[in-house]
Amino acid sequence: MTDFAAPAFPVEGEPLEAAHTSPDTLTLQARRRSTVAKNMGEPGPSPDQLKTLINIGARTPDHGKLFPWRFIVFEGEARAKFGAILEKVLREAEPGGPEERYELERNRFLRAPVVIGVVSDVTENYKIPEWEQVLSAGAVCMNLLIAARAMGFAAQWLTEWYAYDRRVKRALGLESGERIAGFIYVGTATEAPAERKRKPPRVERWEG
Ligand SMILES: Cc1cc2nc3c(=O)[nH]c(=O)nc-3n(C[C@H](O)[C@H](O)[C@H](O)COP(=O)(O)O)c2cc1C
Repeated sequence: MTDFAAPAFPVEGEPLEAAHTSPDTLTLQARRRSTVAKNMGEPGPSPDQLKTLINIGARTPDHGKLFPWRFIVFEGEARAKFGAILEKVLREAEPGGPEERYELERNRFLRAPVVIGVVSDVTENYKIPEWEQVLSAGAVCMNLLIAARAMGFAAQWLTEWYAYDRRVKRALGLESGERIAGFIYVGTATEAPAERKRKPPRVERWEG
């Protein structure tokens, strides 16, 4: 998308509409699918688009105005640098190959032009339950998926093994109370997805 016009973000206190009728948004949500990272290529979001994506992610509801999340952007050469860390960690943890396995790690973040790490940053022992803070970080990820799609990009929410590896977390500068909520891969689909199996929603009516 070359003719990107960033939406107008409101300033604090600005009166806002309570609803925004957008059949297009409903269609987007009804038909949205993840595109697997291996089916992504260039282009990715421009600097303006990336800024808008993150600003939309940062407008996610959170209880207590804690903003219990932060973002780590991986693009360009930094993706390969991160891959080198993953490879090193894996070589140490599982020495002796096979080489293809290490190569996979080296190239992990090269699958998409941009990866946005969403870090859940929980304030422990505080009046806002930790559970709610974690949920908010998950909602940030979902907001990013939708916004990326609305900008014309394919996206996927992944954690994979490295979201949980303490050496990788240390290399990323995660502190105590911080966890990876997701790595949001964003790019252009090289292959369109098809609808997947879905179970009907489990719904009951509470009748007392
Ligand atoms: C928190 C979270 C972590 C995920 N991590 C992975 C992962 O590590 N590997 C994977 O193949 N899919 C992972 N997924 C699933 C995909 O992102 C995607 O949701 C799924 O493939 C189909 O989703 P769709 O309904 O958006 O198409 C994860 C999903 C969530 C919500």
